[in-house]
Amino acid sequence: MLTVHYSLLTVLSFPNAKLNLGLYVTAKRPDGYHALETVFVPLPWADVLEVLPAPKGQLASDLLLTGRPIPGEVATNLCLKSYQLLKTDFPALPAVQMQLHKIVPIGAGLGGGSADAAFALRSLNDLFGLNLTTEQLESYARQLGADCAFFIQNTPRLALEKGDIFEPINLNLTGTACIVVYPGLHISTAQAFAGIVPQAPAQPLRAALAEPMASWRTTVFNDFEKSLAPTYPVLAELKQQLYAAGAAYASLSGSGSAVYGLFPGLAEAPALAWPSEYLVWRGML
Ligand SMILES: C[C@@](CO)(OP(=O)(O)O)[C@H](O)COP(=O)(O)OP(=O)(O)OC[C@H]1O[C@@H](n2ccc(N)nc2=O)[C@H](O)[C@@H]1O
Ligand SMILES: Nc1ncnc2c1ncn2[C@@H]1O[C@H](COP(=O)(O)OP(=O)(O)O)[C@@H](O)[C@H]1O
Repeated sequence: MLTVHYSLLTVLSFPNAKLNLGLYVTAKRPDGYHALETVFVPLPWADVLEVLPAPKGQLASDLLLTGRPIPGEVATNLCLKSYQLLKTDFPALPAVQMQLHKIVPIGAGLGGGSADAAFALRSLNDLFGLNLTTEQLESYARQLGADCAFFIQNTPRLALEKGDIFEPINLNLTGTACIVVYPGLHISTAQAFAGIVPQAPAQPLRAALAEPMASWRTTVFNDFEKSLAPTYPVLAELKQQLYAAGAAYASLSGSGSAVYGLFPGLAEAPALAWPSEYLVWRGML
């Protein structure tokens, strides 16, 4: 009979970022949040997360952080918040040792923190055989951040309400060459919302995305672009540079400040020169 020593079990995962294809802030909700209409698409720019049971005798869960520095106390990190959330419903959950190697830029509109939280939930579910369903995992994820639930299924989806209610969408960008440029501006999501007057889009996002990508430039918008433009002119400049390099579509992701360009039909995205302080991802979706 095969026996595996408990403490040798570990779950290694690669929490990936996301892009927003179109982002409309359609209404202010009674709970203070905003209703959105957006499509989330997984972006293979990823962190590395390891979750394993804590060594014998260690009663409190711990998180070791390496890579890009994450602002805030370790205790407030979304990976540990995921653990605490499950612990309230599963008091017998053993303490864990986590290690997060942070690669995805923080506060970039790429959802990196939410991805870590969702992958931590999934890892804990696998490690301890909690048998939580996808719906249950999404419900936990919703409590950790508005876009966190997307990363449970992690497939392209139309997101509504707070960005946590999903509808399927027939959109396959797999194999599309892409560049993501983060100019190093940390834009607070809450602050970005403050500059927006909610309204419904001229054309529903689903209908606009059903047309060829060449048309998206004039039909698919991110509402944050207009409101952030006066303060951050670099965002429009980046978009312009991506179009000049041949992108079929370019946009701000989320509430910024990462800007991306899509180059369908190319075997690889063009290698462009960027200021050395920018963080750039270039690859295939
Ligand atoms: C708005 C989006 C669009 O993709 O921005 P990015 O984070 O990607 O830039 C996301 O859904 C954000 O998701 P997430 O970053 O998890 O949001 P949360 O931590 O829950 O909320 C941060 C703050 O943003 C505002 N907020 C967020 C989502 C929403 N639908 N309405 C809001 O008004 C609230 O002020 C909230 O306090
Ligand atoms: N594991 C984590 N990775 C990144 N940010 C985290 C993490 N845990 C908590 N945070 C906090 O979340 C905020 C940024 O979240 P992030 O998802 O990177 O940005 P955005 O919402 O713009 O996509 C920061 O204030 C950061 O301190």
